[in-house]
Amino acid sequence: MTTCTILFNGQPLGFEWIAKISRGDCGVRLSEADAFVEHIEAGAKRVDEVLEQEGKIYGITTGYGDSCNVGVAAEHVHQLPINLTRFHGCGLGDYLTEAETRAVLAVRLQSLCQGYSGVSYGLLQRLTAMLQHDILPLIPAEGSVGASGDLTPLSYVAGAIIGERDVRYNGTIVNAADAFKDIGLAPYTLRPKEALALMNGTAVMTALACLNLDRAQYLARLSTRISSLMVIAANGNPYHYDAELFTVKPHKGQQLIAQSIRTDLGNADSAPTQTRLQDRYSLRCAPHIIGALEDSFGFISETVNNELNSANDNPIVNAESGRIHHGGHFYGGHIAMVMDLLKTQVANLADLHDRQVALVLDATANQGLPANLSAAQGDDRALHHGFKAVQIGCSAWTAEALKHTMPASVFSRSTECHNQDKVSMGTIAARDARRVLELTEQAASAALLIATHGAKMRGNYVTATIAEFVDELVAEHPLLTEDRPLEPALRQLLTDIRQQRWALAL
Ligand SMILES: N[C@@H](Cc1ccc(O)cc1)C(=O)O
Repeated sequence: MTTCTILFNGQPLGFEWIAKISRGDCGVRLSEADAFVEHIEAGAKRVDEVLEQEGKIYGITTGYGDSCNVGVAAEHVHQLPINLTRFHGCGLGDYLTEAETRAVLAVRLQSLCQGYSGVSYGLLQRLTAMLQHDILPLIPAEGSVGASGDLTPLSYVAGAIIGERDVRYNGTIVNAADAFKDIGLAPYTLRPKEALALMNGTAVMTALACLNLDRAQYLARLSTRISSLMVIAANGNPYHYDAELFTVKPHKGQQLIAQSIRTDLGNADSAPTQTRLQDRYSLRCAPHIIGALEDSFGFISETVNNELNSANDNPIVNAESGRIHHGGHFYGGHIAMVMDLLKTQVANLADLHDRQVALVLDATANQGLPANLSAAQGDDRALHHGFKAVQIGCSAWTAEALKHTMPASVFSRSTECHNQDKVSMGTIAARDARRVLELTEQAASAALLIATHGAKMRGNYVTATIAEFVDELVAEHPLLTEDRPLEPALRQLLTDIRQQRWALAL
C-alpha cells in the first residue's frame, strides 16, 4: 500500500525517497506543468534542430565511444539507438532485485527530468508508466565499469522500453512488449538521442547507493542499541558515555551515539560494582566506532544526492543556450568514492559486534554470565552449548564483510580501444557496499539476539524502553534452556532489521 506520491518535476529529490519508491511505500507521478513539459521538449527540439542544421552530433550521427569518428548515414540514424541497446545486452551475474530495479528506473527518471539530455516528454512518461505499473526490466548486475555510465545494465532498461527485453510483471517474467500491451501501450520508439540518454549515466550505481545509504543509516542506529544491550549484558561501565566526556571531542555523530547509549542506560553516572575500571574497546569505544560511520553520512548523502539530481549523461543538451556539450558526466567517480567509504565503515560495525559477541559469551570476561549464554539449569547442562556456533558464524560473516572492503575505485581498467582508458568502477563499489551491508546485518542479527539474552540474564536494565525491547524479543526468541537450531531466529531478526522494525531515534 503506497502512502505517498513522489512528484518528478525536475526539482531535487533526496535519496530516502528513492528508497521509499523502491520498497513500494511511495508511488510516482510525472509533472504535467506546462513549464516543465516545455523545458523537456525544448531539449528534444534542440537535438532535432542541430541534426537538421549541422547534420552531426556525437552518438546520433556517429558511432559510439571510440567509434565517434565513424559517420552514420541519415537513413540509419533511427536504427542506431536500437543497436546500442542490443550490442550492450551482454550483462551477467544475478539480476537486480525488484526493489533495486524500481530504484534504477526512478533514479534515471530523475536525471532525465533535469532536462539536459535532449529526450522527449514521452520517454519520461514511459519510464513513469513502468514505475506505476511495476514493469521491471530484468537487469543483470555485472558488466559495468561505471564510467561510460552503467551502459550495459541500463541497456536492459532501454531494451525493455522498445519491447526487446524481459521484465518482471505481475509475478512472472514476460517480454516487455507483452507487459506494455497489458497496460494498453505499444513498445516505445526511441528518438535519436534517447537510448544514449537512458544508458549513458550512473543510474545503477546511484540507485544502489541510495538503498545502501538508507540501510546503513538504520544499521548505525541498531548498532547503537545493540551496544547499549551489550554494556548491560557485560555489566559495563556507564561512565564511558558521560555527557561531559563527549563535549571535549566534538564529532557530532559520535556525540549522538554516546548520547543514545547514555539514554538507553538511564543516564546512569556511576559504575555498577565490578572489577574493571575501564571496559574493553568494543564497549568503551562503541560511540567512536559507530560515530565514524554516523559522521560520514552527511558527506555521503550530499554526494549521493548531488549525483541523483544531476544530468549524468553525454552529450548534454542545453536548450536555453542552444549549446550541445561533449563531456564526461557519465563518470561515476563520486559514487565510487562514497561507496568505498561506506563499505569500510559498515564492515567496522560487523567487526565491532563480532568482538562484543565474543566478550559477552566468554565466561572469563562477561562478569558472571554462563558460558555461551546457555540457560540450561539441569544436571545435563554440560550437554548444552548455547550460542557457541552462532559466534563462529558471526566471525565468518564478519571476515567476509571485511574482505569486501578492498576499494573498487582503484581498479580502473583501460577499456574500449583505450577510449574509456580511466573508469570509476562505482557500480562494483556500490555492489560491494551492498554485500557488506548484507553480511553486517547478519552479524548484527546474531549480536542482537545475544545482547538481548545477555541483558535478560543480567536482569538489571534500568529504562522502560530497554525493558520493553528486551522482553518483547526474549518472548519471541526464548532463552536457551536447551540447545536448539537458531537459524529461524536469526532469519526472523534479519527480516526485522531489513524491514526497519524498530523506531530507533538518535
Ligand atoms: N559513454 C560514451 C558513449 C558510449 C556508448 C556506448 C559504448 O559502447 C561506448 C561508449 C560517451 O559518451 O562518450
